[in-house]
Amino acid sequence: MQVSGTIVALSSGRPPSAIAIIRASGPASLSLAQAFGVTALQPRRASLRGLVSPVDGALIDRALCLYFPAPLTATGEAVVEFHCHGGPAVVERVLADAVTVPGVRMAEPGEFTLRAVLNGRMGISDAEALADVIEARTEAERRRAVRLAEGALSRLVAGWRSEVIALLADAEARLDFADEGDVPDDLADLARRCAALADAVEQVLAGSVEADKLTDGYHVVLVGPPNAGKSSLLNALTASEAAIVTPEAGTTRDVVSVTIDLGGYRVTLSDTAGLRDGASGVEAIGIERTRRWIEDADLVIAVRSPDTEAADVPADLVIHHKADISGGEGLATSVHDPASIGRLRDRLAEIVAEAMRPSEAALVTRARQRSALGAFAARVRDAADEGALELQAEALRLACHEMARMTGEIGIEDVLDDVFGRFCIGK
Ligand SMILES: Nc1nc2c(ncn2[C@@H]2O[C@H](COP(=O)(O)OP(=O)(O)OP(=O)(O)O)[C@@H](O)[C@H]2O)c(=O)[nH]1
Ligand SMILES: [K+]
Ligand SMILES: [Mg+2]
Repeated sequence: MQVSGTIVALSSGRPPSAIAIIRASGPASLSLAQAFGVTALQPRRASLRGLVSPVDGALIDRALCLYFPAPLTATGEAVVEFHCHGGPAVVERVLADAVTVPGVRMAEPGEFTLRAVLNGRMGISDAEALADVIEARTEAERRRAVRLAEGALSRLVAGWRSEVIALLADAEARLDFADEGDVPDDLADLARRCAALADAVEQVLAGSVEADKLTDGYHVVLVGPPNAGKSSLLNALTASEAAIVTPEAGTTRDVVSVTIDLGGYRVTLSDTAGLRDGASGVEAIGIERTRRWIEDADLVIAVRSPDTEAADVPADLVIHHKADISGGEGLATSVHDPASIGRLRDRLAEIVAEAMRPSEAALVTRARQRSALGAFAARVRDAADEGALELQAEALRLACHEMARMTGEIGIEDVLDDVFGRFCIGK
């Protein structure tokens, strides 16, 4: 992506909508506004103005117009916003006319955010977190994305970054100015601080092993003998007609999955082929497949019913289904009793919330971050374990290199700033 010129795009949702926000960013933003007859905008003040076409002079719409001068804006560049009426014709006309203004073109996807990152208004992790906020499908994903977008990870990483720079500066100073009297020479202290830093990073990484679980979702599998009512239960729980129900045993031959939002979490419920001995052909293949799904499931629910033999399968939860025929103890359900289905759904929601909480708390959610921080922690751990100062310094240099993958380049100035900030070398 070539990041130059002034870009313009529709920044709000797809029209028609009540209001459409058309946003421009770049040096020509103010002249873009002027081209639409919008002049004398006060910085950060909304003004209601007519938008006049720069192409044929027609009045396109009346819009709330805002101007944000560089550099303290979302992108770090001059930004102009038109809040117009959200009809498709208005939006299309404004955008089509805007790109006729010299130096203005349509934005590429993500280009506003890319500019924010390049202009130091946002870190890469923040940009990723922002993408997550926009893409969040469930309430739990949204909560985590917002927390990350608020900088929960960035703040930690910023702290680790300054600490590793301080450690490297320390090590370099000891190497370069070994005979100066005012440089402390406690090697064990350096190793202790390296170990503490490695511990801190490793701890956060350990808490993030489950991070993908939230997006992947929680997997529940319904198993039981043929005709126990597994398919009926799947349909009732998901308020769908996903699975075929008949009085004939062995109706379900393959796995049928439905994904729902349960208490703000993504949950996939799977109905499987009934388990019984002596099955052959397609049914046997279906049963083999059921056994594999059981192994991968987060929760296995055994469905029992008064008119079928209980299947011999290890389950996390047993349900006594068809309670209208004969009431069972424990979790009893019946498709003829909606309240019983509601109770099962509530119980599931509790189990899922409990299991998913750690993944919601995870701070490191991207493979890129995990690999960079993992390599960083390993280098810092090397530095802690090295006996010789030269090797400690080298390990810390490599750690800085890994950190740069998270935060952008660490230059010699960063290290020198730290050296000169804390020692009175060069007196
Ligand atoms: N009385 C009563 N019958 C039910 C209930 N749930 C399901 N059934 C009936 O039980 C029979 C089997 O239901 P299914 O949902 O197809 O059972 P299944 O476990 O999926 O069966 P297979 O796919 O063949 O293994 C059907 O005739 C359903 O109408 C219930 O709560 N009460
Ligand atoms: K059946
Ligand atoms: Mg079935």
